Amino acid sequence: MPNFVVSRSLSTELILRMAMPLGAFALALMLLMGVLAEQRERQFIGNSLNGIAQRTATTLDYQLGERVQDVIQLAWLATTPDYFDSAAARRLFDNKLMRQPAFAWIGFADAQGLLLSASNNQLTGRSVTDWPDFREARHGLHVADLHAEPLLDLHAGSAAHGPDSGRFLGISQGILSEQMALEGVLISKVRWAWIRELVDDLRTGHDGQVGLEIYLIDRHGKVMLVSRDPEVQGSFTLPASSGLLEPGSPRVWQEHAEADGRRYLMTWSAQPPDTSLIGTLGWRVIVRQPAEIALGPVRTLRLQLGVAAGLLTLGILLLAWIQARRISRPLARIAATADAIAHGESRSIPTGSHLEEVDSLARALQQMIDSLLHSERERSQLHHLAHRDTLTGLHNRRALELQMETAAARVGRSGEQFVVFALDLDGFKQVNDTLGHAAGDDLLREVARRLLKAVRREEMLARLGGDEFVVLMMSTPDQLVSHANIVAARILACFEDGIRVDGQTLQVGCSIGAAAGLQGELPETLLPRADEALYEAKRNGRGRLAWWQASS
Ligand SMILES: Nc1nc2c(ncn2[C@@H]2O[C@H](COP(=O)(O)OP(=O)(O)OP(=O)(O)O)[C@@H](O)[C@H]2O)c(=O)[nH]1
Repeated sequence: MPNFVVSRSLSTELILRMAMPLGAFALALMLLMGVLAEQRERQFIGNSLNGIAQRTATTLDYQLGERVQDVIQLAWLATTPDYFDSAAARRLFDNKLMRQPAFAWIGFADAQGLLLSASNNQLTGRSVTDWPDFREARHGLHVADLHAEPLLDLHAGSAAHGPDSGRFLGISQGILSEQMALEGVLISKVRWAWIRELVDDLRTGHDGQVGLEIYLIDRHGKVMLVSRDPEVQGSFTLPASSGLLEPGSPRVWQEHAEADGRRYLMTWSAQPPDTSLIGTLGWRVIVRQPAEIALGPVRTLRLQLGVAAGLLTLGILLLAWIQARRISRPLARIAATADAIAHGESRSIPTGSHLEEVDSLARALQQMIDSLLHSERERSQLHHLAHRDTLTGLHNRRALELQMETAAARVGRSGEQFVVFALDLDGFKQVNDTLGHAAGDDLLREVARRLLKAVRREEMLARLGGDEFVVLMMSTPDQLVSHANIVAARILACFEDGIRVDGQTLQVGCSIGAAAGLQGELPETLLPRADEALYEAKRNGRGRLAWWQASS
């Protein structure tokens, strides 16, 4: 049966040696690529969140700037000091409120702080000297940060009743005469709800940005406005030591854990320049998104890389297995063929593996087998020559001696006994003398053939030389003589009808001397006794069997 153990272990060895380092290298590479890709992906996500913060800040700055321009343009309309103390001014303010929903109220106060005219006639005739909008704007433009103004009973839509009700920004512009004397102050109140709408629009305008939250922070780090999905829960605290609001902070985003355990990706707008409006106000915009949502693409990337790494490893294993099989298979075939040859089959070691070393091995093995077979044939021929009689092909004297030794050992174990026949032809010399040596040889060969038929397979027939033959046989003590007599009778019968040589039938006989051994007697001691009995058979008339007698 072919033995594939070597090739199997070779396959495993090859797979281990090829796949392991390659697999480890590929995995390390994938890991490195994964880390780099993840870093880039995080950077991309953080930057895109930061873009939202930047856009929010820029938009707020732009929109507030526009409202400032509105107020300045209104102030420029005051061609005469009396202009704002007129129905025309009131219509102008009402009209502005209608066209620009950012404004909740617009009014004009004279240099003493008395409101001469106002949109919807609200608060007309009241003094606003205690309003910062009035006080701070006496020398030019003033923007008042978020503040409450309970005096204003507004009807600016539903937002006015919400959390932003009564909360405003103030934009006011002092109006000076040519002599730089204060003639009055144009005051406007911008609805905080309008700011919220702007921020909400910016937040919801980003497709796919689920869970986005935008925070507006004032110059003191206080949260002024929270824009997020009403269903979203979660606390918000400004990161204390992040340098979040520090000017020139190099970081624009970070992962941040809230006290409630929720993790967020948080980013903030760059510090606005003091020349900008929200820079003057010191506003900052913070945008955050739950980390599990924001970093979703990172998780997907990790999963994809994991699957890719798995597939790559499998691919490497498969390739290694194919290569290992390609190398080990021809070796297994060589081993199987060598095994078959060892069990006697006539086969050739297979070549053609396309692997130079394996084919060299196959050729070398074939040469070795050829050489061994050649030596074996020679040895066998030599053995044949040494143990066979060249004329008849029967065992020779040397083979008989060896057989006797082997038989002696066997008899010792089985309890059998020997009989040795010494055979000598009668009248052979005359054949030689009359017909020649070659005819004598022919006769000897024919005699040998007949004797072989007369003895059984387990009985050994040998030619000692000339016309002398020996038969060695074994049997149990009680059957020894009777068996020997039967064999002797068959031998003598071979000569009864004469032997045909050279077209002539020759009358040649055979005399047999037989010696039977006792228990433990070796056959070599029996051969001289058989010779003695042969002599007796010749003396008593030839063509017969004579048993050795102790007294003979
Ligand atoms: N043709 C041939 N003759 C051989 C060979 N070896 C021996 N002889 C001859 O065989 C003869 C044997 O002699 P014997 O046994 O005395 O002859 P025989 O006529 O059988 O005499 P008895 O045994 O007394 O009957 C001799 O003449 C040998 O020369 C051989 O290989 N071939």
